[in-house]
Amino acid sequence: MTRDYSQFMPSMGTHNTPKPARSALENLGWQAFFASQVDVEALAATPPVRVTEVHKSGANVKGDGFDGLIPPGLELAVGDWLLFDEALPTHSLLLDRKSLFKRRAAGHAKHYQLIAANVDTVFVVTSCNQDFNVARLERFLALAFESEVAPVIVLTKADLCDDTQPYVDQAQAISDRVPVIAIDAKAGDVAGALADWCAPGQTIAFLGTSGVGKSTLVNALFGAEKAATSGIREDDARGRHTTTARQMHFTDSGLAVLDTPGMRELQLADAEAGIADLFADVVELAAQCKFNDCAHETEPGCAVRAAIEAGDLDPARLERYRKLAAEERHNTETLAERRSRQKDFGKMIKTVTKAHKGRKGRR
Ligand SMILES: Nc1nc2c(ncn2[C@@H]2O[C@H](COP(=O)(O)OP(=O)(O)OP(=O)(O)O)[C@@H](O)[C@H]2O)c(=O)[nH]1
Ligand SMILES: [Zn+2]
Repeated sequence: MTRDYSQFMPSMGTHNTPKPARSALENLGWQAFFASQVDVEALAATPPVRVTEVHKSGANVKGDGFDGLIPPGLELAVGDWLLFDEALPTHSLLLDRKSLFKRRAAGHAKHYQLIAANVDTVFVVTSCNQDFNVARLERFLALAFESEVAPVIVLTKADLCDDTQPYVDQAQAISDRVPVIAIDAKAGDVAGALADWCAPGQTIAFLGTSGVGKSTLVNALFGAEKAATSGIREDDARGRHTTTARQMHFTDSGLAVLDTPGMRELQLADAEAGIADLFADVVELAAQCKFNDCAHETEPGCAVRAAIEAGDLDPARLERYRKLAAEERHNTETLAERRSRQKDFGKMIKTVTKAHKGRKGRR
């Protein structure tokens, strides 16, 4: 019998093998998705850096033992990964994004304001009280799906509610792709409850209306790192706390937490795909309707109405889907209309100018 001595040698034993230390890059959120875009030579010549802050005078980036600034010129979002060109920082190469929260810049045809990139999970937060609203949750979830970020619903203030189950049930019924968690954000084990999505190297963000407990959750995740979190918010002159810049903060364990004011101003436009993802069941049914343009009202061969009659689809869900899709169309079209109005105005100016020049020429 050959005796295996390895168990007596901690460094060789299979049980006691210490996990390889996480690299500085991994602690900044570097993942296989980004690594697969870079070859070894590029990695050595232009080290990867992550955009941790975006402001008017440029972007702060962090890499392995590196903290730098990129002057304005590149269109960057907090969370972006770049291959940093030390000689010409604005020539740094942007790596493909895993996900992107963006919103249309007002009045611009195809110009987007980039809010946050490469977020892995977004916690859609609401509380177990009058703030709870399925339609509002669906709005945030559609935005998450559109941005290709995995959403998780967090129901806070569980401690102020006699029975959280009805809230959990309603939230759970929205989509089987979205986990639901009820918690006391103030005194509960927040890190434990959110652990599945908060492993080192992950990037998270929060969505939700004011007062539902987003900062409370963030503070709980930072735990003992109180000093670090106090930098997240600053009191303005009136004593209200306000979020300062578009920033990303890291816990000691290597969890990246996004704190960007833009997350509050996300609007539901250009989110058709996100809505279709969220309401995949309704979309699938609609595809089975006899008529392509079925309004699911009185048409014969309507699979949607049939599902409602069979008790397989909640008519309230169909109604919310319609409203959300209409809101999205409205927002998207309104901007498109504004665009064509601007074009018409531009054309008018050109015509007037031409006519004017023509007149001058004739003189
Ligand atoms: N009892 C209880 N109070 C909570 C809970 N979550 C948040 N609160 C309280 O609710 C209030 C608002 O919480 P915040 O964390 O500031 O909410 P927010 O979503 O960050 O709000 P904005 O900064 O306005 O977006 C604070 O007084 C919190 O202490 C909870 O689970 N239980
Ligand atoms: Zn139909």
